[in-house]
Amino acid sequence: TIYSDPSQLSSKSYDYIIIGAGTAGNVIANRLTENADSKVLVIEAGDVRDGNPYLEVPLLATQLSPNTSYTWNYTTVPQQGLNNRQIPYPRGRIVGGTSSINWLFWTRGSSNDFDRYAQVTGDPGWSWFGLMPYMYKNEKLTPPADGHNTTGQINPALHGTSGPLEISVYGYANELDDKVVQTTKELSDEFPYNEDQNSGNPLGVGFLQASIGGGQRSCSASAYLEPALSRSNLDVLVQTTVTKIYQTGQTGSTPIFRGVQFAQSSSGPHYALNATKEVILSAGSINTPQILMLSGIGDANSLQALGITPVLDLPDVGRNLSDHPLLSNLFAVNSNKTIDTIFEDPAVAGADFSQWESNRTGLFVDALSNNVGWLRLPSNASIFQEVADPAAGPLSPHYEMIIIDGWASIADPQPGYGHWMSLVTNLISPTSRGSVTLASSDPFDAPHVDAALLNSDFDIFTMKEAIKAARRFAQGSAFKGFVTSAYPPLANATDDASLEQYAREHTTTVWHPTGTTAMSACQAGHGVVDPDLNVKGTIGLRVVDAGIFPFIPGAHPQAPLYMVAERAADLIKAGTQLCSWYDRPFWWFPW
Ligand SMILES: Cc1cc2nc3c(=O)[nH]c(=O)nc-3n(C[C@H](O)[C@H](O)[C@H](O)COP(=O)(O)OP(=O)(O)OC[C@H]3O[C@@H](n4cnc5c(N)ncnc54)[C@H](O)[C@@H]3O)c2cc1C
Repeated sequence: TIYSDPSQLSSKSYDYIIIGAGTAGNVIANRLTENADSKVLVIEAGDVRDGNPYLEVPLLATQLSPNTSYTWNYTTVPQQGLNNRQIPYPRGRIVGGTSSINWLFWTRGSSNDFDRYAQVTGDPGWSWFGLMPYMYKNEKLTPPADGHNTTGQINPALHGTSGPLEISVYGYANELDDKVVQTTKELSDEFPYNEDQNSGNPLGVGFLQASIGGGQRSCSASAYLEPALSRSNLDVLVQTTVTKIYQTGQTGSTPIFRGVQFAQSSSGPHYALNATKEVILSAGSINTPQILMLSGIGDANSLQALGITPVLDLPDVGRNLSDHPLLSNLFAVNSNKTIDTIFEDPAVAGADFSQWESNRTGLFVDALSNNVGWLRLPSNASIFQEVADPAAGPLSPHYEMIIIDGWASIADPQPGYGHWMSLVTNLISPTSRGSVTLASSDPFDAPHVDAALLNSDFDIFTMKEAIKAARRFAQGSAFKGFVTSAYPPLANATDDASLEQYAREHTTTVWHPTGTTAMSACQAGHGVVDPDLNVKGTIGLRVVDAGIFPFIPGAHPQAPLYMVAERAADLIKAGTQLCSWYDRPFWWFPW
């Protein structure tokens, strides 16, 4: 049942309280309520999905943020690496969380990414092999909206067919598809074709998979939460903000945190409920550390300075934020078929939208792009003389190139004329680390977000190399006569200094903050959660959201997060406490 008034909740006693009906939170809510004996409450600051078609139409995803009623409208602190520009930093604030407003890219990352998680946590369950059952459990591979033959564009054997989350390849062919494939043949050393980038080896150029089924968005609301709402053991409280977690007891010297405080406004009544089993924080990589710090869990000195009484000194809360900087490289093209048509001509947009409404076909059925490349610097790149390779391994990319049949830029508005191709380069293995910190002790104040975009030598070096690679790609013979010129800021970036200036002036982000509540090994002196995702040094409190990745996945993070959440649900159901073994005295006995 959905409630929007805390005083109306059907029960005062829940086994589990989940904070945030977002991407990960809804997976946990669905899986825990499969057991009819588990009573679950989900508390969500945003509202239910209101039927606005923008929430369903894949191509319109870019219109859902920033600065809409569906998002937390944050802005970064001035970004040193971007000439001190401040960048909009939206997160989903709606049932489904960021999965309800994101751009639908479905990319798992490389097996090396996950094997590194297993290595740093000491838990083989986080390896590629360990998570494989959950990849299948989560996915439902569906035919594309136009029903075309997908042979050679995706390998069905690598995908689930009966999970909740629908995925597919493009459902509307565009003029770039053939040119891209031709370029992978012509420039195969640098841009080899990859039939399925979700095999564990994403490297090369291939057809994008997206969280789309039947021509519309599939998200954690449609796939996981809404289908479970008929269960009598699931309550969802919307329009309600969790303001803090509080201690409800202790076992030995370990505090138990099963209390949750919440309110609908800073001046309105505050409510409190205790979970009988666990509280699960799934408020996302910005708000989960915010809630922990508001609760006195974080760096004790910083909390004290804000007048918050420290309850548990856990300095890494909010630190280690990793994100993927994004740069749109724009080229004028000789075409009248790009998606620019719909943004320039309302009549065309109207006709395409009607087609989508009537039978879920046409231009509106796809995410922005049909083709994506995941690429590495050459192993003899000069930067490796100064910096160890930050990628998780030889299968993990350093940068991504998203190929778009039209103008797609966050930094530069569409000029209102012409037809364009965007080669969007994203830095995938950044070494910069940012943070989330509290602005004040008021839970309704936005936290400070430092995304640390292009803040290191490696990051700027790699972004410059990615731009050069995009230029080489656009010079493939398939684009002769099609690409007419580069947009001036790119065209004018001719030497190293002007390339750097161009990157710093035009880079923004693809909004993949991770790592702010990082997972680490049981006995590690750093990190925020243990390999079972319990907040270190507590009982009754876990985190399941994008904050737990100790290193940013070499991918758009939703697919990795769904796998993590599916496994986390099993850990919670089983009550697994791997680290408690370390606390047993005999573990240390030198036998
Ligand atoms: C514009 C944009 C486009 C993106 N595109 C892609 C993409 O194409 N592919 C991809 O893989 N990734 C994409 N991402 C990233 C990806 O969607 C996120 O990493 C992922 O969805 C995060 O999931 P989460 O569970 O950590 O948090 P969320 O899904 O954000 O869930 C957190 C939930 O908690 C709620 N909440 C927060 N604070 C409180 C509180 N105090 N009380 C109650 N509720 C609270 C929020 O309202 C939200 O519903 C995109 C992100 C953005 C912003």
